[in-house]
Amino acid sequence: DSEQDLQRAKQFLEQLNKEYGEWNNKYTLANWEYAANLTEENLAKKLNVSAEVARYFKSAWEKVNEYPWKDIKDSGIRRQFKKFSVLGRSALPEDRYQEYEKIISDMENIYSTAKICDYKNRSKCDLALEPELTEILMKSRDPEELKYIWVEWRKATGEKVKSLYPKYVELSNLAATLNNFSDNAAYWLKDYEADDFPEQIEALWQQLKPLYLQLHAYVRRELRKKYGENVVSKDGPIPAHLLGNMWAQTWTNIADFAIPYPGKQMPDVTHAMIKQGYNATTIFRVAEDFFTSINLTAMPDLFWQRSVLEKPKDRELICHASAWDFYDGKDFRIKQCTRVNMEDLLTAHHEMGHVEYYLQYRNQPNVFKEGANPGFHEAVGDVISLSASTPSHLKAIKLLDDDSTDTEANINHLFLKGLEKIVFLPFAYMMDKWRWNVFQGQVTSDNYNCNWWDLAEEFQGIEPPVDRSEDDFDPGAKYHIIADVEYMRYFVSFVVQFQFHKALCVEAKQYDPQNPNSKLLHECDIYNNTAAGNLLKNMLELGSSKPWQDAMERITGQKNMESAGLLEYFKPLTDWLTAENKKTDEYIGWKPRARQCVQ
Ligand SMILES: C=C(C[SeH])C(=O)N1CCC[C@H]1C(=O)O
Ligand SMILES: [Zn+2]
Repeated sequence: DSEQDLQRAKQFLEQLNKEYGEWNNKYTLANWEYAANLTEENLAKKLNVSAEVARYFKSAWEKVNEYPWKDIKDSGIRRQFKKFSVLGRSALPEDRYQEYEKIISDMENIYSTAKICDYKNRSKCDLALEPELTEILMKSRDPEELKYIWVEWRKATGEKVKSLYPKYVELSNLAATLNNFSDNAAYWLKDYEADDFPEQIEALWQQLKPLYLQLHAYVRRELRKKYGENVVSKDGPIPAHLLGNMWAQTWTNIADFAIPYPGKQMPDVTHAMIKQGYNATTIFRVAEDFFTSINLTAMPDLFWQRSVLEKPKDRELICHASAWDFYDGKDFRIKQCTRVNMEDLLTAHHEMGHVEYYLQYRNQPNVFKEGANPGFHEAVGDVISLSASTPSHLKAIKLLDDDSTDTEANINHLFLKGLEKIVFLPFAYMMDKWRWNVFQGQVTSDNYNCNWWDLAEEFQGIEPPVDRSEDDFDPGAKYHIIADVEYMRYFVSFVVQFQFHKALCVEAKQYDPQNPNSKLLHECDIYNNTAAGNLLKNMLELGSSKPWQDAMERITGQKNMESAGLLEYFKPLTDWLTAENKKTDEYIGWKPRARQCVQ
């Protein structure tokens, strides 16, 4: 590149980034107004702004395509142009784009405002997913009530969006082809910058599946003991409604009876949080305190002024937790219908991890204000939670009395973590296995639901509590499916977060893999350690300015996603479960389900 060429390119990008930031700010504000207050008026405003923004993006995109950027040698400059050369949904013709935005907004509205009637009192019909249904699934131990809630939620959501989904798929694929991708699956995969990414995920799953099978067998046994053999079989899939979560994606809410050593330490601090008068704000202040303790950045004042941290009583909104970057380097928010329980304490750390990433890369050019890949963005807060949820840390913040680290306490702690992290892997995988099938055309709308249940059985080893059919649309009962949010990011996050955790723990001298007397990896707590914080910061500040493999290398010293971190963290649990299942001669895995899905 001649010096003059470089200058010209830099000026071109300077202007483009400036405009890109301004339009993104406008678009995000309109999206926030609708998400935080689901009125027809706010939807109309959001659709108008998105049309205006799309017109700008399309004109900018034409200028980028005319610019001779492909032979620029400077890799950072070329990387910016490459990102700007992907137009996204705005590539759709204007009327198609409006239709697309409206379909997704309508599905989000149906999902977020869905109400069902109470099991015991059928005339009380104002139960929403958050908090009512989530809490019933957490607490109820009545299989009939759980079955009712499970079925009614799917009637009120999946069934209602079923007719919209094929058009969403068609327009998603059209937009992808207008961006020169074969389909929307390929469009989503571009963010992982690896031609063999699906193969990388499959290899990771094969390495992690044996541990999942052991945990699945043990939990099925505990459920059978609780509910009897007529409800939970010895060797079949687990009925999905008994696992404490609407989608069976984490099973932490049945730890109270499934925990290996009941009566021993059980690091679920919900009770203590309630007793100590925690509220949404104190929950987020506890999370913020951890980030600042390792030399990361406090939440700006605007965050506390503009975030919505509790469910408002006077309006409908999207309760599903989310973090927002308004692209002006100042305005960052979280919207979360926070309840006082451990799950929401961990979610608060998760969401604040997103804001921390926004804060660390806020000086990047706007086009690089993204995670190194989407999975990295999901991992930041969870890495902090791995330290924050250790018994020793929970004791330090006075939420736990017993922080003993004898074998039984360790197994209980690892078991609870396993119900959150190991259990989640097959769910995350099948979520986008199904959508890849759909976008690639292997699954069409006449067998959406039965393919979904084939995958749920194959990967999660669960089955529906009642027979399903193609009149149902169970994928539509999960937020990310109706909100057009890609999900493989969470599988990636649940693998790389343990690689990051291990690297930060070694940096903090909280863990030494070579020293048999060192703490175990799951006991590590990087609280107050600025060396660990600085190592994390070195990666976060990159944004997406470098390929994620370089970002990975900055923290772990190597470039690959590996299952080793997770397997090392859970090693004591793996050994314990394997021995326990052998002792009880538990059937590992599951035979085909009894419940049918009728075509
Ligand atoms: C908390 C968020 C917002 Se990015 C979320 O959607 N998560 C966090 C973990 C998995 C996934 C889910 O709830 O399905
Ligand atoms: Zn997230």
